[in-house]
Amino acid sequence: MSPPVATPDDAAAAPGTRTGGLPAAVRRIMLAGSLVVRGAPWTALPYAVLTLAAGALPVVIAWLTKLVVDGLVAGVALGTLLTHAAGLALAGLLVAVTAHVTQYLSTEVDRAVGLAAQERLFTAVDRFIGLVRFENPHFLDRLRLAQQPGGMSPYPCRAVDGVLGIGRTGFTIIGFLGSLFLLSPVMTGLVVLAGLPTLAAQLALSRRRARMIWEIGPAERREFFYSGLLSTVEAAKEVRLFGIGAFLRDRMLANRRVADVAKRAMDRQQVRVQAGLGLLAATVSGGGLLWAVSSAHQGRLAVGDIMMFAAAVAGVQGALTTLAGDIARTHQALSMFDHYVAVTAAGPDLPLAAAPRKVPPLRTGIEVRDVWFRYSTRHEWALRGVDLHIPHGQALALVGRNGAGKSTLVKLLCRLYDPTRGAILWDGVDIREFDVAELRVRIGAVFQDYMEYDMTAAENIALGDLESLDDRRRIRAAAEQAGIDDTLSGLPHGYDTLLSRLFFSEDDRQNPETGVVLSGGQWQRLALARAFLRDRRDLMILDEPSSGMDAEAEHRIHASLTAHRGGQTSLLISHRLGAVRDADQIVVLAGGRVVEQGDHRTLVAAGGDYAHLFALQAAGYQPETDRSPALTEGVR
Ligand SMILES: Nc1ncnc2c1ncn2[C@@H]1O[C@H](COP(=O)(O)OP(=O)(O)OP(=O)(O)O)[C@@H](O)[C@H]1O
Repeated sequence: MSPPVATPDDAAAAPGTRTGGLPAAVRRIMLAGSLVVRGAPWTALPYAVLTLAAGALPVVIAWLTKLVVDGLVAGVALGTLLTHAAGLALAGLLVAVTAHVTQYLSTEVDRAVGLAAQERLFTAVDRFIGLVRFENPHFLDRLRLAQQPGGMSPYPCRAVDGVLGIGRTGFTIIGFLGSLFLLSPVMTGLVVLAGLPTLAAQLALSRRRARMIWEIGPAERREFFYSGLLSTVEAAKEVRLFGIGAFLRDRMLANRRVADVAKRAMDRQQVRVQAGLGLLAATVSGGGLLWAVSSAHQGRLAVGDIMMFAAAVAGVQGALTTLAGDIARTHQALSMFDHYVAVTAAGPDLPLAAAPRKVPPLRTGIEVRDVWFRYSTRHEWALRGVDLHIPHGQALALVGRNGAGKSTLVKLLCRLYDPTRGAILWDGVDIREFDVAELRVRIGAVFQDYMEYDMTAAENIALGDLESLDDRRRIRAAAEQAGIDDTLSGLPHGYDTLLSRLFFSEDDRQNPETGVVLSGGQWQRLALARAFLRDRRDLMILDEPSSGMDAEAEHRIHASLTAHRGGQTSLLISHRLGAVRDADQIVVLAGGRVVEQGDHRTLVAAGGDYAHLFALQAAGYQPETDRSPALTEGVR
């Protein structure tokens, strides 16, 4: 029916473990090149041309210097001397100018490509329809590495830069080697031989560094997690109350140390290798110089030849080191680019129907048929053969103890996961056959862990249906239904008031009336308003919609829900059983199974789990003397 679904670990191979060799590297370079050209069509080409041309300049300068020196020694005409000197000055000017222009062009290319690369990356992330990938630590590591670190050149640019660097340095090497060959073929061979270990060693180092960066990923993720706890307002209360700041800081630093140890070992190995390579280069160039001076003394070389020789040996050695660095940089950039490619090219996380069916308005109801689900093979079953029918136009309530599987079932209904076994049918059609975006348009939901957006009050509601972003009437109607209209109208800038103080401009900083923080219950009503905005919804899911509200607000919300239900299909989850007693059907889940089902009266009469929990809660609202001893025992 559809392309194979990627497993959660599909994108988790460590860099350096990939096979494919040179052809794969060439393919990735082509991909990086095409991203760069598409991202910065007007600047990429001049940048590439200037970068490559800059490689020939050191050779031109060395030749012109030799010509000037030889001319002086041989006493050639002043006009010729001045022509060579002018050429030398011009070459010097070009070196200075191209350096600045390429620097500017490089930054321009980085900016344009960085923007395009981020857009591509997050468009790809948005294509994952489920939650599986976001719960996979390997994938999260990849995503973190695939993002452009602030202020750094984007990975496609770094890969292309590396290749251009190789080209530029290649020009320099060929020019100098050619010049050196004219003076001493033996010395040319020696310089090349001395350069090869440098190349090999730098490549090995770069491969190790890429692997090390991957291996310290989990430690860096944990460090980031602990630093987040120490610096976010959400955690600040508990951190202070429980006095766990130092504990969390120690854990953060311990993870930093783990990463530092790996980095230090890598740096030390690099220093050792590079010192050895430096010694080799110095020996070759020192020996060569002795040979050149003694040859000049015997009249076999001119003075200009010695200068050319010294420039060529130093130039080739320097360029070989640069080349090794360029190759290493390219290799490293390609390893990092792998993460980017893995995320942007990752297959669907849930199977997509090859020819998705239209989602019709709900007519008969939703059936959960023998649904089994576990979050992964390493987890226990969260749902164990759940059978449920939510008839069209009815309100079904789902109750049960913590961990019974209620929220899991909600996530399956929204197709954030697929059942491991069994199916969910919408008017008899498996929801996997629908276009998921279309299905979700037909569902309104308030999750237990709803979001609080640092945006204006109107935007916070309009996110429920972006078409209403400029439709204040609809936004207010949804807010009224959620009982939050008065509060929002009374804010300093009404519905245009920014919620939370996290995003404020300099002007706002001076104005204490902007950037309002709402209470928990008010945020929850805002989340409800967001769900109410979806007026095309056929199924309304409310997972603990009133848990943070005061008693009066909760009563009003449920009265409003009942009044607006008007034949709408809804699924309500609540631990406050008083809130669900009016539901047409109440389903009790326990251990991932349906254990009881019926309306309130039937379930109370049955005297099972529901009746027990209901009696416990009811006892809490009765005077001390009215409580039955059995119940108060149970409460204790
Ligand atoms: N993302 C997840 N990954 C792995 N296991 C999970 C995940 N979410 C929930 N679980 C597990 O699935 C089981 C059911 O959890 P679920 O959240 O559906 O329960 P619930 O009935 O909604 O509980 P509560 O009343 O506390 O909200 C629990 O054992 C829980 O630990």
